[in-house]
Amino acid sequence: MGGLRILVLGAGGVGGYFGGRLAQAGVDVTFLVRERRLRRLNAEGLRIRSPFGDAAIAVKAVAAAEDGGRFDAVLLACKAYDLEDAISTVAPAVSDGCAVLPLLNGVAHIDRLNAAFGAGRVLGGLAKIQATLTEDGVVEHFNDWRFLTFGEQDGRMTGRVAALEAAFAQAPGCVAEAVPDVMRRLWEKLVHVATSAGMTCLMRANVGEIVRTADGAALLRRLLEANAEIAARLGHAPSPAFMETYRATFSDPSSGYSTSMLRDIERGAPTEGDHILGFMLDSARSVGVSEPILELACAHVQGLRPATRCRQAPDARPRSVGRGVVTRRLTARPALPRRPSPPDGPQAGAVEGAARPQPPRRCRLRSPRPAPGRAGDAAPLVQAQRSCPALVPSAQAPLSRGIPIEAPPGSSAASVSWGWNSSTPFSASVFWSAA
Ligand SMILES: NC(=O)C1=CN([C@@H]2O[C@H](COP(=O)(O)OP(=O)(O)OC[C@H]3O[C@@H](n4cnc5c(N)ncnc54)[C@H](OP(=O)(O)O)[C@@H]3O)[C@@H](O)[C@H]2O)C=CC1
Ligand SMILES: CC(C)(CO)C(=O)C(=O)O
Repeated sequence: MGGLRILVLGAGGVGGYFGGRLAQAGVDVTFLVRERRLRRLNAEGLRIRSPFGDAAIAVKAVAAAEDGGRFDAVLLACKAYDLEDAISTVAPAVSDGCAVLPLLNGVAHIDRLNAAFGAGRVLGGLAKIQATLTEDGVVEHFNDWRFLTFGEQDGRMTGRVAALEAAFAQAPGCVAEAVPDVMRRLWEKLVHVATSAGMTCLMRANVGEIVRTADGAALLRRLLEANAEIAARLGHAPSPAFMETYRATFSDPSSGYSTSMLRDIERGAPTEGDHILGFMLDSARSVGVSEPILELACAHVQGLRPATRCRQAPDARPRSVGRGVVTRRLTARPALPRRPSPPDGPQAGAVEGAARPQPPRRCRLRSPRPAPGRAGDAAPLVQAQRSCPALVPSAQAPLSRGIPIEAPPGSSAASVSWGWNSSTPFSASVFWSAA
């Protein structure tokens, strides 16, 4: 499999980052994307902002698999609710000898892909990274996680997984490993994500913020242990090393770790709630585990749907999809404003919350007009995402003053969140709701 030709479906957070890094290293990569992304990739190239180096890469991109020729591997980097569409979109490229490597969170999609392409073609894979596609088309990488793990479902160390590992070894800002136990790793990742996504979405806060509440660390720990127990009863017990790592991760008061599911909720996008939390809850019930935090997290994320049914998916009914894969694309209702800003906040139109001892994890935004948001408010959401390079934290210049951010005409601020790491500036995502 030397000189691999790789097709990457989706140039969002995960596909854009890992596919882009491969292309940057000179590997023959083609992105299979929808029209809007195609226009942007053709016009501007693929742009990555990352602690491991920013990049603007001229990439090959197509809107139909037929336009790309033959491939040795197809990387699937879509959300679970797009899986059915993704399967039909890549199908023409999945010829004999072509491996399909899904990088989705969760495990339910593996059975669906086996049914679509034959188990012999489908690898297991997972990405550990925090990355997102910004409104201006940049793949923004937030922290030092840059890990890919993949392997054959039956554990054999084949030539094709070795070839993929060798391709990624050339890519900057990636650590990729072929493993003989990828199905256990997928379950470990599910335990990890069902815990972090469940709690961050319930609390609308990152891990450090949760841990700093009176009972937050205990609640995180309880959900982690319950998810691990569910996996174990289904024959996929996480390793002791995994549990030790994540007990520490979920008790770190200084952690800025957030999840893509929370980012999706905050920007009013569809979530993978069914695929991660719904699947975990159904699994819990099938093995007699009862965990109220999991039930609440699942109900909470499902509860975000009703407004969408009117707007986008008239036939969608809120329900858990069992062990299946989510096939409906639901759009969550517009993000609600966060907790009210404190009365002694900074001037209107400025980011606040920065006066905390650093590193600040969350800021709040005051606008000239207060947000009108209330439960059920179906006003369309206008998103604005900005990079705030001025907000580099340092011991000499703690973030004690807000920076002005102008509200788009006719809108008011709903919320703002940002990412931080030791070597890159803050990136603030500002969410506006129409006034
Ligand atoms: N983001 C992260 O940090 C992490 C995410 N994950 C997992 O990785 C998976 C992908 O997540 P993420 O990268 O964040 O998602 P994104 O939404 O950022 O990217 C997915 C991309 O797939 C594209 N897409 C979907 N269906 C098709 C299709 N049929 N044809 C062409 N393009 C398509 C979407 O295009 P369009 O924009 O046109 O809809 C979108 O740009 C998820 O399962 C997630 O849970 C795992 C680890 C970390
Ligand atoms: C939990 C995390 C950040 C780990 O990569 C992730 O997969 C996600 O946010 O979707």
